[in-house]
Amino acid sequence: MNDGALAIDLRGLTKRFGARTVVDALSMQVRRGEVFGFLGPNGSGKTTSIRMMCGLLTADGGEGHTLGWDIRREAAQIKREVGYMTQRFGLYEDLSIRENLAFVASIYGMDRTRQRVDTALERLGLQSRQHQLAGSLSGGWKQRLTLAACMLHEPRLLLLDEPTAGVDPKARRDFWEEIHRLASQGITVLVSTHYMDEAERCHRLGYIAYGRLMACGTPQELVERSALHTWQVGGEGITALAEALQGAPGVEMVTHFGNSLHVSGSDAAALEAATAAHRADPRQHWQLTRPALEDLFIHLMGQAHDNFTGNRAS
Ligand SMILES: Nc1ncnc2c1ncn2[C@@H]1O[C@H](COP(=O)(O)OP(=O)(O)OP(=O)(O)O)[C@@H](O)[C@H]1O
Repeated sequence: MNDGALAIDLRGLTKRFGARTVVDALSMQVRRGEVFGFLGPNGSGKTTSIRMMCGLLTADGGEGHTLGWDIRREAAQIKREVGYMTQRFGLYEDLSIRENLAFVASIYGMDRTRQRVDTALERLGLQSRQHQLAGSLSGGWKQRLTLAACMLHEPRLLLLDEPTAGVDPKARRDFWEEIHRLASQGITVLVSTHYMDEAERCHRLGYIAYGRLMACGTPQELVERSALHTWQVGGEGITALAEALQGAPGVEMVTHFGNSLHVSGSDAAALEAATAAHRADPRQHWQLTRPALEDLFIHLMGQAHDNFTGNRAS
């Protein structure tokens, strides 16, 4: 079972810590050359899954291939071809950008150090800052340096675990331009994120909750496939409206989006009934809209919670 078109192919992957199943029969495929977004609430098992994909952690059940290599038996080959960027910035603040990269290359015993460092500097637009101390860099440049360090061994797959957490919007945007540039050079990228604007930038997405894959597809497919009905409401008094609708039967979510409100539920008739009286209010305008990805993910998280507690009770 080793499809050459797939960079990552997981079948029923499971990981337990003590009595807790943290990754629960996860089956997920990432195609070569795509930018795949890996989403899910805190503690849903993203990092644990990523660590199994790159052979750092052994699965308790199921099977998986990364770049065609078996994740249980061929971890050494995987590590050679995968760049893994963890959530923590692990470079030396009192070394320059160039020195940091040269140091990483030397501790991993890489050949052609100078050439590798030059290529990484050039690839990530770091040449002009190569002599700057890492400690003096902004969060965005530090992330870029960390990515450069992950690229030194010229990986074919990048596993990026929340690479832009805490980075400002401009730097995040630049970082994503970089990700797409790398993808256009044939590098597959799996990236975990909590940011919805970043999810929109991915070719495909996987959403997990409680270790289970809840949805997988392009952002557009996920929205189209969703069973969620959403009203968008603008006008005066929407904060009071939000309070009035919160918890009403048929209303599963009420969310502010700037000056408008999204009111969503999976039962169209119940949602109609719950909102009918409010829709007659002349101060507001209501229209049916497509749910936003955020609406969808919060909805999926609620469903996963119901399954999870339901399973535990049985
Ligand atoms: N080595 C470990 N031993 C015990 N429990 C662990 C271990 N590693 C992770 N966990 C637990 O497994 C669960 C999943 O953690 P994981 O880090 O994979 O989630 P995540 O989706 O990456 O979360 P976040 O978005 O917060 O980074 C958490 O409850 C975590 O506390």
